[in-house]
Amino acid sequence: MNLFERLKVDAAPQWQDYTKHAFVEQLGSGKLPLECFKHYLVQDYLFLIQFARAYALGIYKSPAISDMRHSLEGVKAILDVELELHIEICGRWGMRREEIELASEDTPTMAYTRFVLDAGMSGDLLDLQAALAPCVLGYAEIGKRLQLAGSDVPENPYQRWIQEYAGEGYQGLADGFEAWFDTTGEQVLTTARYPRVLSLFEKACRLESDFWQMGLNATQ
Ligand SMILES: Cc1ncc(C[n+]2csc(CCO)c2C)c(N)n1
Repeated sequence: MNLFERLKVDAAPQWQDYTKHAFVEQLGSGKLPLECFKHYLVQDYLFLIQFARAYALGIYKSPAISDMRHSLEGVKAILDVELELHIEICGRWGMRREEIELASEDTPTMAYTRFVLDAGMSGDLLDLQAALAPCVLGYAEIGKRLQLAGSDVPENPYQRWIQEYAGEGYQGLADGFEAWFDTTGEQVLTTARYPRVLSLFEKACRLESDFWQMGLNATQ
């Protein structure tokens, strides 16, 4: 079992709540109300801006050049791919870039992003990776699962989103992160330290669930 697999077993309830959240299930069946998705997407755009900073902090916290390159890949994936995907999807529903950038962060967006940045600032690279792992690896798992289940959902309006995370490009990035996380663990993880790493991972899963819930709450 690698470090990610071990954390998933030890944080099983939080992992399940996050990856099988009602928002995710409705996204997969195509039944998610559009206003929920739109709200999520705008907040996710703001979230990603902070996440690019967290990956940039990963460069700063990297002990080796190879670690720096992994963090750099994360920064690039966000700035060149993910943010543009959001603009493209928002554009289909008539929302413009300026409008999205002017939106203000909801509390769950602030809570999650500042938690990750703080984990990285107050800790080392492994702490930062533990706080980032649910985000990077959870979306890969969700994308793959929804894609497989989606063959029986014709014309899902959220297919573009699912396809992005199920696609080879993103799956490859996630595999790279998982291996990198494991390597850092081999270098610095001790038995005494494990509970703190697990706690960071669990908290990030909870904050991911809160993020989905913020999307669902947009109908009320
Ligand atoms: C709330 C939330 N959690 C996770 C992701 C997924 N994600 C975050 S950064 C990144 C790119 C490089 O790792 C990806 C795929 C998201 N978009 N929004």
